[in-house]
Amino acid sequence: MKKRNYLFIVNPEAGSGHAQQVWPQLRHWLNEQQLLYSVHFTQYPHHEYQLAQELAHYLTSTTILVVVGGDGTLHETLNGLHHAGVQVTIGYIPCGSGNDFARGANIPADPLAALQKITTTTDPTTLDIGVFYEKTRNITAVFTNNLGIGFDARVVHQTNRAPSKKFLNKVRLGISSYVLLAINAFFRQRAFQLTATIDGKTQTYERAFLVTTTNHPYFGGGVPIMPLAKMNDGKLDLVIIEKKSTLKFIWLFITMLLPGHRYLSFRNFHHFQANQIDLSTTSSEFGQADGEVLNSDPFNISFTLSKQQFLI
Ligand SMILES: Nc1ncnc2c1ncn2[C@@H]1O[C@H](COP(=O)(O)OP(=O)(O)OP(=O)(O)O)[C@@H](O)[C@H]1O
Repeated sequence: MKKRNYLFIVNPEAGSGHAQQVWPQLRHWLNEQQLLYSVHFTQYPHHEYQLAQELAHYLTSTTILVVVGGDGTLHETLNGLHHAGVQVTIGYIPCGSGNDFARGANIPADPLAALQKITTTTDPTTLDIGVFYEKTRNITAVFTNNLGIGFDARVVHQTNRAPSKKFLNKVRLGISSYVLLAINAFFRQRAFQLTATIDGKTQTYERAFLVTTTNHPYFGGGVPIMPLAKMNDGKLDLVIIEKKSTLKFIWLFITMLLPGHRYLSFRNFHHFQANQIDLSTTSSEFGQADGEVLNSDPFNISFTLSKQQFLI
């Protein structure tokens, strides 16, 4: 194996400072192993997008770009590379609060174990990543986890805006603030009309509430929205949950948190696997991609798949 050159992008704020805390441990191990590396710390939100674009000029065949942060840091980095038009093998060390990508890709939750795996694995694994084109705003971007429209996206908007999030995370009460915000979002979100064209077949849902195009089973920090989704099957999974009554929706959501995946057979739960998905809404809805906020206009969005190599 040729000597690798590891380029690290570290978001010190990820996981409410977790990435900053673990970096010295990772650095110690890199030095001990005498590995060749350089490190770039993000300094402000979305800086990793810009860093990835700048670093794109310095990538060689022996470079591994290692992202240390949460799902948002990985999302922004991959989009920076995508928009720069470059391909590089990625390593990912989960240090966020949700870490759904790591869960979906079976990456160790322990940052040092994840680093050891990256540096000792010889052959990269090719995984699917989602690509979306939002026609109203003329945006093309990639996502590793999911793109949500409706309820889950409203929760993300409210969570990211909440001034208390960081403090509550620090005192380990983040989960309670999350639950309160989710309840608040639930009562504010209205059912909306969604038109979905799935591999050429069009259908309209009058009472869509949560619409997620996903690449792997998890969203929202470990909730198995689609346990059948696989990151290497060359397909995207689309989940549409309709809200026909408040009680039915709440019951479905509760069964999502319980073993057995009973919700998969509920009548207000729709699941599709496809290569090409088009979605449109007539109303302005909240959107999120990998936990990063999208504007809340009516959606007119197309999805396809791309591939990315990871050391996992
Ligand atoms: N130095 C920084 N200061 C503040 N925010 C930053 C900084 N660097 C990056 N960010 C932003 O922090 C946001 C959150 O990062 P990320 O999603 O990785 O962590 P998280 O929210 O703790 O984890 P997860 O998404 O897994 O729950 C991203 O939008 C990212 O652009």
